[in-house]
Amino acid sequence: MTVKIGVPSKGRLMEKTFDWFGARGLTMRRTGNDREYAGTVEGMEGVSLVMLSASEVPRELAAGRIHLGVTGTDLVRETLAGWDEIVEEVAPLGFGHADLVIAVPAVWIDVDTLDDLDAAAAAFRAAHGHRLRIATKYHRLVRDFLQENGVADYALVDSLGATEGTVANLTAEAVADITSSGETLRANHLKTLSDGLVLQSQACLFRSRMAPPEGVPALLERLGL
Ligand SMILES: Nc1ncnc2c1ncn2[C@@H]1O[C@H](COP(=O)(O)OP(=O)(O)OP(=O)(O)O)[C@@H](O)[C@H]1O
Ligand SMILES: O=P(O)(O)OC[C@H]1O[C@H](OP(=O)(O)OP(=O)(O)O)[C@H](O)[C@@H]1O
Repeated sequence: MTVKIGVPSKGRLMEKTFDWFGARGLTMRRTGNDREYAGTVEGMEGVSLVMLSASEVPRELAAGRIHLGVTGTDLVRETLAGWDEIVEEVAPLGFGHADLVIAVPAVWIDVDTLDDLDAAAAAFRAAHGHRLRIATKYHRLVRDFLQENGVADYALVDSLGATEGTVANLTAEAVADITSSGETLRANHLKTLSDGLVLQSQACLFRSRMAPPEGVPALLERLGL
């Protein structure tokens, strides 16, 4: 039986994923021309590569269409309710580090904590007649985090990209997004709340609990896991 490994097909995680497997004796390569999302694995029989967008890996693991997959912990926890019953986090890979944070306009000098945000949200609603809007693509993680921390008077607005721009564009008052260097937040005149860290993410190797396990233990052993 073939063990299928889903790996990011491009972008920031692909090359580092290839390097990580390569260092453990499994050589992964894209095949075909630059734009073709196909790849091969050398170094072990019965292993095949499935090239996917990082954000599609959680769904493919959940469907059992891939046995193993590389993606960010943020994408697994956001996409899969009850994620740890669906997948097992086999190993953190040491790259793709990013923090999911809540950020507000830097000019809000009296808003530095979640408590301050809660107060600002109540005042905002009283003044404007609608809830303070937080733009994000991480709805599940942000909703759970704000609930745990007692912030209630807000509305999430969906943002699929360029989230930090929504405040200047007047489509949101605050954002919840991934940051690594902090450059994008700074450039958009936003600041992170001091207790606004929702999740620290990195790329991990996940195993599907929904796919038949044959072949997977031998491969994990081969990878030294
Ligand atoms: N600076 C960063 N910005 C965004 N994501 C980052 C950053 N650093 C690491 N990551 C992680 O990379 C993963 C997303 O990777 P990427 O953007 O390549 O995937 P994607 O959104 O599925 O891309 P696409 O759909 O364009 O293929 C997430 O797990 C995220 O946490
Ligand atoms: O802290 P920094 O190092 O500045 O990185 C963070 C930025 O990078 C990501 O955007 P990406 O390039 O994936 O584009 P996106 O807006 O489409 O998500 C993320 O959404 C932030 O906007």
